Amino acid sequence: MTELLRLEGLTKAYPGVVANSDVSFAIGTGEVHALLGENGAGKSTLVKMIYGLVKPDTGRMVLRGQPYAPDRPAEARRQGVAMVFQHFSLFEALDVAENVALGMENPPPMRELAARIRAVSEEYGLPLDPDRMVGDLSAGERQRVEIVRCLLQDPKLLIMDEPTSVLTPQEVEILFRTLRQLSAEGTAILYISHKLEEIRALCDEATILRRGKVVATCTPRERSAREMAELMVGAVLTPPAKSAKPKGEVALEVRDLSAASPIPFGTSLKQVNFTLRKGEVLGIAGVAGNGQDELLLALSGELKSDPGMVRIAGRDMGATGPQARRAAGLVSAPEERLGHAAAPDMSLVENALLSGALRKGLVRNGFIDWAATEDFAAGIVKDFDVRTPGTHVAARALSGGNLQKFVVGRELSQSPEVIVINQPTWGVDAAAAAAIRQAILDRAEAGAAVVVISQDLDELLEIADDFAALNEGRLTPTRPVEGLGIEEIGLMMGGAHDMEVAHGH
Ligand SMILES: Nc1ncnc2c1ncn2[C@@H]1O[C@H](COP(=O)(O)OP(=O)(O)OP(=O)(O)O)[C@@H](O)[C@H]1O
Repeated sequence: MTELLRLEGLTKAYPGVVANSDVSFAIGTGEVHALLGENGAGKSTLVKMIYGLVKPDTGRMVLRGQPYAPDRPAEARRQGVAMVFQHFSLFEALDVAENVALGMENPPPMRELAARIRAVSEEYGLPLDPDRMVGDLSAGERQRVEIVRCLLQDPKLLIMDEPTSVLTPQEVEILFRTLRQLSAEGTAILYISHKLEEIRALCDEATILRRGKVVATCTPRERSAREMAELMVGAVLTPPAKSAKPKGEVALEVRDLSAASPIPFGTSLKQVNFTLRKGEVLGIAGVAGNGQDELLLALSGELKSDPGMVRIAGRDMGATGPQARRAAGLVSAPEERLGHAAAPDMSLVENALLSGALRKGLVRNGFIDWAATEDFAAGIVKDFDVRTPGTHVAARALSGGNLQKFVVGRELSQSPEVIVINQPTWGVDAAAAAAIRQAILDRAEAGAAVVVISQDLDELLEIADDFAALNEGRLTPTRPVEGLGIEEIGLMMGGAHDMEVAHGH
């Protein structure tokens, strides 16, 4: 394989942390190369240097035999390097073609662009209609908009940052076929993911980072997921253990919960029913955008419902707001960590105060007890292994996975009676994900009732006692996880989005 890109001794330091230290490796033409590492290992920083968003302190890059030092993404794109981000930068009120045009330097006339989008989406098996509003698209379809935008520039290297975290299993299949096709045509792919089984299925080579340094390289097909996880963390992992304790009295009762979505292009909840006992974990699956965010808001009290719809420990809390529900023992962690779960510009201490004030008694007689708040924040950082230079850094300076550990840890550390959590291990590495799942199970063991909303089916099957699926705002009846087959799960989730597979016709 001829070499496409070579990195030589790339180093990038931030105050208090060396994000990349002397990183060297090469990517061949058409190679699918995985970049692996724990949260905060430096993966995002590295790809940002390749994409011209971050300038290395030292080191150099060579692209097709020539020195390569992009000073901005437009320059990287000009030289054939494209990137699909974890968070999409799309405008919901514009259609697909208009969104694609916005990302192009010299967009052709709309009619021609629409035709090119159709051609590329057909050629690469990515079903996408250029005339549809982005606001009406599923997460998977939005991702296709970004990918098609990249493909229109005919990239030689395509960087993908955790592309499958928003996808259904069927959408992952579609994406992988596209990536394999691109690779066969000579486009190299640099692929960041925490999902090791996917990496084994897709990638030719892997480079593993730990605390900013390359610690290993391997051929993923020749390694087990467990071996790769252990290379990442440098330790042996233990899977979470579920207890078989009998469940207690009813802790959360949801009756005919209906509520209009407060989110533009959101999904309203329609007559959701379930009952949850102390110590029980209910796993809620579903394709993204089927009411998951709304359910979390309606349970946390941020989205008001009617009296009688939500009972916590037998008390009707249906019409109460978040503070009253928190006082009654319900804590929640939404999916979106920056902005919703955490205020980006505030420090970890301040963010700890925002959610912990009430249940941890951090405000007394109208005064904030800063010493106690600091202890609370420091305790979360320690117990949940949050990698950060300190508790006074702003939330936005943490890597995605470390902020996730902080947000989840903050909620679980408030002696909750009821926990509602959306995508608890989103963007979190294998070791930390196992630790978070274990922490959830420990709280259940201590008597908390837990609602886990997740798109990760393996996660739900691992920790939940009962299972239900959201489908256009409706919840299926709950079923015990034990004895539940994958086909049944598919049927429960089914019908939400018509996943047409465009390949092979
Ligand atoms: N703009 C920044 N300012 C300060 N520190 C930063 C900045 N960007 C990254 N860091 C730090 O650099 C280190 C590497 O972060 P990076 O985001 O590259 O990790 P990552 O491997 O992508 O993690 P994750 O899997 O959690 O997304 C972390 O310790 C992070 O806190």
